[in-house]
Amino acid sequence: MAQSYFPVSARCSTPVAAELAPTPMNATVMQQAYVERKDSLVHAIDSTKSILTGIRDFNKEDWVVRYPHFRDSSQEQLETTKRPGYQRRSMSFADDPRTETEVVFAEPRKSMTRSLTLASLADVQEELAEQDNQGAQDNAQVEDSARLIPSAAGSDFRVLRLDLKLGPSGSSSSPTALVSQLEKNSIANLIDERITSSLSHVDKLRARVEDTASKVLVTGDLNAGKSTLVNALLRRELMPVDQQPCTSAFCEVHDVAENGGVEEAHIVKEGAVYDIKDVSTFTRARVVDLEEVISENENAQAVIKLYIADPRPSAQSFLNNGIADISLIDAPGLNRDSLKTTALFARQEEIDVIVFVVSAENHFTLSAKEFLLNASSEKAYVFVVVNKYEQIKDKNKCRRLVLEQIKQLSPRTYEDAEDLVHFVDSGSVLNKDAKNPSFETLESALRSFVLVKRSKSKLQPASTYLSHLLSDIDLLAGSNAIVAQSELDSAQADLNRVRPELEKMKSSRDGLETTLGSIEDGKVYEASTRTKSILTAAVDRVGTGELAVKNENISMPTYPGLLRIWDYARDVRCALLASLDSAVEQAEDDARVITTKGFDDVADLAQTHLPAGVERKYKNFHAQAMFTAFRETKGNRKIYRRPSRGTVIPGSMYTLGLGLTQHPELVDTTFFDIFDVQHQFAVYFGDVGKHTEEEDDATPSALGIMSVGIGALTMVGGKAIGARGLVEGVLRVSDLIGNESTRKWLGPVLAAATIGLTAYVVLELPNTIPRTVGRRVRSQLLRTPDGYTEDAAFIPAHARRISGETRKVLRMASWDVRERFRGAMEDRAREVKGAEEIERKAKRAVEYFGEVGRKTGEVRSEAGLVGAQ
Ligand SMILES: Nc1nc2c(ncn2[C@@H]2O[C@H](COP(=O)(O)OP(=O)(O)OP(=O)(O)O)[C@@H](O)[C@H]2O)c(=O)[nH]1
Repeated sequence: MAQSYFPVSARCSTPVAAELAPTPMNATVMQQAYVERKDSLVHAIDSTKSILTGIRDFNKEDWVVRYPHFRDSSQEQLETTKRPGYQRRSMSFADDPRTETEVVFAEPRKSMTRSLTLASLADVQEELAEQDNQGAQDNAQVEDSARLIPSAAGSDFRVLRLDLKLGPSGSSSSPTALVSQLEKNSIANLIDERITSSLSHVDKLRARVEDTASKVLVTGDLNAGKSTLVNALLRRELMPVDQQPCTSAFCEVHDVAENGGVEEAHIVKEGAVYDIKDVSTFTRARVVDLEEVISENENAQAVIKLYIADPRPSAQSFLNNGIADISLIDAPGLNRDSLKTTALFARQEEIDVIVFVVSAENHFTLSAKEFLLNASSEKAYVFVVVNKYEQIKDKNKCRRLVLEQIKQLSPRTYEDAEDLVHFVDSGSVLNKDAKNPSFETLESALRSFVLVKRSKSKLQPASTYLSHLLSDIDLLAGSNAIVAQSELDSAQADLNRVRPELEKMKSSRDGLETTLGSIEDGKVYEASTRTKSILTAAVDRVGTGELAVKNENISMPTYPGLLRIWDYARDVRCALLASLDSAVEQAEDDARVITTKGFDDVADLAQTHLPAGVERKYKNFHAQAMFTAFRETKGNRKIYRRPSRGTVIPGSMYTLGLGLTQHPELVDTTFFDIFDVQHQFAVYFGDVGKHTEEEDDATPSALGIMSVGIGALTMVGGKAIGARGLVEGVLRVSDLIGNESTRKWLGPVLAAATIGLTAYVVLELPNTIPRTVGRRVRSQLLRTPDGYTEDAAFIPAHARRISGETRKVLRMASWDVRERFRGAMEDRAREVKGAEEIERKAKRAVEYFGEVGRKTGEVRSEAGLVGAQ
């Protein structure tokens, strides 16, 4: 037998038992129970609504709610879950179907949520649970039997299920396949929509639960005796009864109390929505004129509301039962015209009970069968009244045949036929003298059915829906709590990793700055000092007529003889200048080594200060690229070229960027390269005047002029002159001096001295020219060019240039490290900020979803929803 909705008192078939039908006492108890149940359900509905609204807001503002998908775990994993009432499933999320987590479900028991635990945690809990006493396990098993949702469906959504089909072509129903293209936010939007529609359904359920009215639709074949049955139930000749079909309207009979105690008929205007307070929606008529009204509306299938007084006590009265506002609806007999309308009417949510009247003489017509089949699928149970039973001779046969037909048309009704199928003679009920026990049984059963069914039809859909909804909320909250916890753990792990890195970087930032600065300054100073030292030594060597540095490509020219002495002086000058260029190159090479060391120091510093994962070295440092201006690429190789060998001296006369040997002013040989007369006099005759290096190149004095004369004797442009010319020259000089007598002796003496000196000087020339040239070159290089400061001279200018290049390289390397450091620090700061934000949100979500789980447990417990079906 199917689950019964009949109280024990109503499950009777004898007149004696019928007296146990709801008495005023148990009617009150029933009403009280109903009201309590209704109130707790309304409270549960309100609480669920608030939870659901909260989730929707949380989804919008705080946390993108994830939608889980569950599938069966592997057999091996299933075997590891031993406890009854627990299911092991694989959980993934719609936006990330590939990541699966093993979880264990615990079905909801009294005041419990449908908990969802990570399998790893559940295993630990399981071990602990095994240590629990046997009594607790027994209780759990008892409660398992009252499981709200069958295990098989326990891990699926019922109300909040998302339809994730991709469209007509994407016909696959595998969530993994379907949702892989969906993003977290679009799924969150779908969840939002689902929650919104669920909220509006909850509102409807609430209104229905709050509605105390209950409608009983009496329908059946034409002329089956429907109106007769309604009259019998009301104990009053209200509905017109005729042997020919007469009811064409839907007559709803209500208790007179609903119309302020006035018996009245309200004919609902066509197309209007009836409102008892709005007279424009209906036309009034007298109840005694009902027959007339019905025949006037014969073809219109009107709806007529009838407010009728039933003076019987509430224990007997159907309308005035003291429990609910029941209305009886006498529908037109089923024929082809009315079938659709009646079926539509029957489907309305407010129709709680269908009483189907069938004539014992005719059984079920085709229309009746069609209607009953449809109605059964909607309402499951139908109350069947087989009328005119007293007319049948072979009552057993009739009963058997009718029940067989009911079995086909409404199996649930057939299963409960004892309570739901009644064979009666409604026609004789109004005859006060005749006893009619079968009708009294019917009446008692119908009262119980309507009142109990009312509780079921009104409250159960709401409580079932609510149970499913709470279960889905548990599922959603449980799975999201797991995700939130995992995000929280990962955010905290990130913070534990990144925060110390950031703190370390903050505290070492100043140190890095200082050290970078001191590396730069130190190496620049070293390069400058080294350059000065190399070039000072080089210039000094050149000053003594030697090559500045040893270089296999540079050598002093050999003396070519007196006739080519001019060329010799020029070649010596070029060799010395080239050796100086070489010394400059040496200083540059040393600066390269110093810079490379500085670069490595900077790189080491980066290694110490930069966190893991940040690229350390500034590109590739090519030391050979220093002091070059041109660069070309051969294949993968970069080739650096000097603009010319040697010197770039900003702010001096050598600013052309050419080597010393390329400067005409330096290379040009002058007379004084060969005969540095002042110097010779200083050496051979003592200090003739105050001789300074600066004067080496100064305008010749009178003595100098004499020297010019002497020099002119020996050479000009490499051409030797004859002895006669020499003597003439001496005489010409002597003409300038003194008187006749003096001339007499001075002439020969001067001539002899000049010849001797000239011979000496000429013989010494191969040795003196390099010294003279070197000294003059040295003097030129040490001199500060006119209009420039001291550091524009050869040595300080090179020191500045070379150390400047070192600074440039190291500054770029330092800048790069600083930038990387700054970038890495910003990244870490951003990472910390992001992780803190995730941590904050995840923490809030863990708390929130935990709270949701707690609240659903409370709602379930308070509304007694466990075990609701
Ligand atoms: N003998 C007998 N006649 C009945 C019984 N019930 C109804 N009748 C008669 O059957 C005829 C039709 O009854 P109604 O109550 O008008 O039937 P209905 O189903 O309302 O008819 P429509 O609304 O026109 O479809 C009337 O003549 C009734 O007197 C019954 O139990 N026994």
